Amino acid sequence: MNTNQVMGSTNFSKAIRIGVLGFGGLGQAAAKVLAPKREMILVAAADNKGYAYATEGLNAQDCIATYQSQGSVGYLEPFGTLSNRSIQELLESNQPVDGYFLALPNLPNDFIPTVVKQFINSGWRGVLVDAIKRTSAVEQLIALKEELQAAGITYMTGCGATPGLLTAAAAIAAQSYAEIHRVEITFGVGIANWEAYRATIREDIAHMPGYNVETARAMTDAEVEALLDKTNGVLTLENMEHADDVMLELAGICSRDRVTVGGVVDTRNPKKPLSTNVKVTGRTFEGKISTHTFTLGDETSMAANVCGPAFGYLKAGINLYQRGIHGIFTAAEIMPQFVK
Ligand SMILES: NC(=O)c1ccc[n+]([C@@H]2O[C@H](COP(=O)([O-])OP(=O)(O)OC[C@H]3O[C@@H](n4cnc5c(N)ncnc54)[C@H](O)[C@@H]3O)[C@@H](O)[C@H]2O)c1
Repeated sequence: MNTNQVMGSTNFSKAIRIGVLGFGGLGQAAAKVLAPKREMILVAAADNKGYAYATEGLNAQDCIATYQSQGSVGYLEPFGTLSNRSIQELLESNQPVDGYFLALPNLPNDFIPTVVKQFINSGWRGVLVDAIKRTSAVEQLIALKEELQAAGITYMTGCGATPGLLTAAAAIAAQSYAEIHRVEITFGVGIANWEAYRATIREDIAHMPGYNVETARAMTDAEVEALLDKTNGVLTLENMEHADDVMLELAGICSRDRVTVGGVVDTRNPKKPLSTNVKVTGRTFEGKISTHTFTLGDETSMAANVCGPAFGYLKAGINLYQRGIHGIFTAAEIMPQFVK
């Protein structure tokens, strides 16, 4: 694949080969998002019990059906392998993959940085993209910048919905202002049942008063259900530790204390409990104080708002990679590209 094929989005002679790590709610949605694309092809998928690889592409529906009926894509015939070190084995298999979407739980809070170190040590080169959420997790990844550069990996972090799409929207909205006073992100998520997005819900619980990443991770399914029973399935989250703050600070837009993130997650109704939006308030060069608001359509799901940007950023990352630019970039400093 040469640079022109990657940059001129119309004339790919070869699709970008994609691996999806983690095949839960977001991983399966990612496979469905990719299925109709021409510029990207799903060649690898991994979960905590196995992985599947097919050079010519995996069928998303087959992978999903296998995962849902047997608990792992490792059972997929004839492409699957069962393993409790699936990511490491996939890397050791040396199968060609151009970019990976890390749709993994970040439980504990250094899990994804640990996986990234496996990539660095493996000698694999290409593009990695995550939809990680916590400030402290993004900071751990940023600390790997030089190692990523030396390894020839282009890493795109915070590239889901928030952080991700909304952080990028805030970066664009900021352009009208001479000074940014406030960035307020409010998200509404509606899902039919919490089991479809176990890691997302556990990580959300970790933001509630009295909980942290470790206590939420240690909760049994019955304890999660008991908590959700008490709240009628609704989680209300305020002043979350969300990496939108460090990403906007690193992009030079405003200091992190001006960024707030909160939201409402309904785990028993796919209808969004409120419209997801980001409000960017600032002062223009004329001295006017104004607020831009970017609101997502209520019909777009969390999965659509995470997986679309993740692959758009992966495509932007491929562009950087092909130009020899490695290291780590955030959703606030690079804009995603549209994947056809
Ligand atoms: N940035 C955003 O806007 C945003 C929004 C939603 C979710 N997320 C993040 O996406 C991530 C995934 O969430 P989800 O709800 O889809 O998770 P999930 O619980 O539904 O699925 C997790 C998957 O990871 C696999 N897995 C776990 N440990 C593994 C290991 N060691 N090796 C290989 N696979 C492993 C599991 O088998 C499972 O398939 C979470 O970290 C969540 O915070 C981000």
